[in-house]
Amino acid sequence: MQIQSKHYHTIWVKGDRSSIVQIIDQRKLPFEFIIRDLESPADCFGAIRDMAVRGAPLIGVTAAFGMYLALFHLEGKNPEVFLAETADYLKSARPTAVNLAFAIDEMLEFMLQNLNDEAIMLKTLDRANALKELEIGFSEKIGEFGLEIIEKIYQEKREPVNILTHCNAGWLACIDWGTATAPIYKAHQKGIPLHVWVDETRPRNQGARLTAFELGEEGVPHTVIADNTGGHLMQHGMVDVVIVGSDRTTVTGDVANKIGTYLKALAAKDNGVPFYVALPSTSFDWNMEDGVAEIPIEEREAAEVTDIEGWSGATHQSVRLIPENSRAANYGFDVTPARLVTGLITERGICKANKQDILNLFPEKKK
Ligand SMILES: CSC[C@H]1O[C@H](OP(=O)(O)O)[C@H](O)[C@@H]1O
Repeated sequence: MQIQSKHYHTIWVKGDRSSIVQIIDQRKLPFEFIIRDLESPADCFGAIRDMAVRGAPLIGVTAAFGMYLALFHLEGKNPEVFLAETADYLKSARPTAVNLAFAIDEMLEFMLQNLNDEAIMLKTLDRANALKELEIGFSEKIGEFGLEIIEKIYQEKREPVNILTHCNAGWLACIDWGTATAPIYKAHQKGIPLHVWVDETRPRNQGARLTAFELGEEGVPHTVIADNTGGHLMQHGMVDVVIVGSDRTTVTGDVANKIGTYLKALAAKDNGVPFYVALPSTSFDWNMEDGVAEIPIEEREAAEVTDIEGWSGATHQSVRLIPENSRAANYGFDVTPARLVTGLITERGICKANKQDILNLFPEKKK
C-alpha cells in the first residue's frame, strides 16, 4: 500500500482549534498513515498506553499536551485537585520512560503557579510547545555529536560504516531527528556512506515497521534482521558500531531500553564493537543509581507476543503465532549495566557511562 507521508513532527496542535492535539498513530505504520485527534487527558493516556505514540521523548511531550487539554475539562472541578489527579493518571500510562514523569511534573508545577492567570490556557500551550521544541533541539544536538563517531569510523575504514540499532529511536520516537537515528541522518546528509542493520524488535516490531520506514523515507541504506542476528554479524566484523536509544538512564549510566538491548551490548562487548546510547538529558533519572535493581520494567499484554500483526495488501491482519495452550511473557525493556556502554551521546556532548563524567556534563544535577 503506498501511503502519502511527508516528514511531519509527531505531535502538533490542530490548526486554530487549540482544543485538539493531533498525532501520527504509529500502530499501523508503515502501511497506513493515520492522524488521530486527542481532545482530553484520557485520549493522551490511551495513545501512550496503547503505543499510538511511543518513545521516551514523545510520550513525555504527549503527556505535556495531555496536561494542557485538562484545562478544557475543569468544569465544576477544584483545579488544584483535578490537575494533580490528572498528573498521576498520565504518569500511570507506562512506567519505564522517565521523560513521562519529567514532562508532567514540569507542566503541573507551571500550571499550579499560573492558575489565577487569565491567560493560563495560552501560557500552558506555550509551555507544552516549549517542551516539544526542547526535545527537537536536544535530538538535533545528539545528531551533531553522534556524527563525530560515525565520521571517525569512516575516516579510519574509508568504506561504508555499518551501524546496528535496536527498536525505533528515530524521529517517530521523538518529535524530530530521533536519538539513535539523529547521528545516522546527520552522517547520511553529509554524504558519509553508511548502512544500518535494523533489528526487527519483537514483539511490536518497531524496528521492522518504524525504523525501516524512517530510513527508507530518508534514502538510508538498511537491512532488517531478526532480533537474534546481531551477535553473528558482530562476530564476523559486519558491525562497526551499535547506537541505541534509552527510556531511562541512571545517573551512574545504567541504561533501560527496549527488551533485547542488553543482549546486543553483551555481544558488542564480546566482539570489541563500540556500543553507544543516544539520549537527551530528559531521559536521565538523576535520582537513581542502580538501574538493574530500581528501574521499573513494563510488562505488557501477552497478546502482543501470542499474536502477530501484518498486512496482506491493504488488509490488516492479526493472527495467532503460538499454540492456544501456551503462555507468553512480555517484558518491554531491559537494563544494560554501565560497564557495557562505550559512551552516552547527549545534547551536551559524549561522555563515559559513569556518574562523574555524566555530572561533569550536567553539573547542575550534582546533589
Ligand atoms: C528515543 S526513546 C526510544 C525508545 O523507546 C522505545 O520503546 P517503546 O517503543 O516501547 O516506547 C525503545 O526502547 C526505544 O529505544
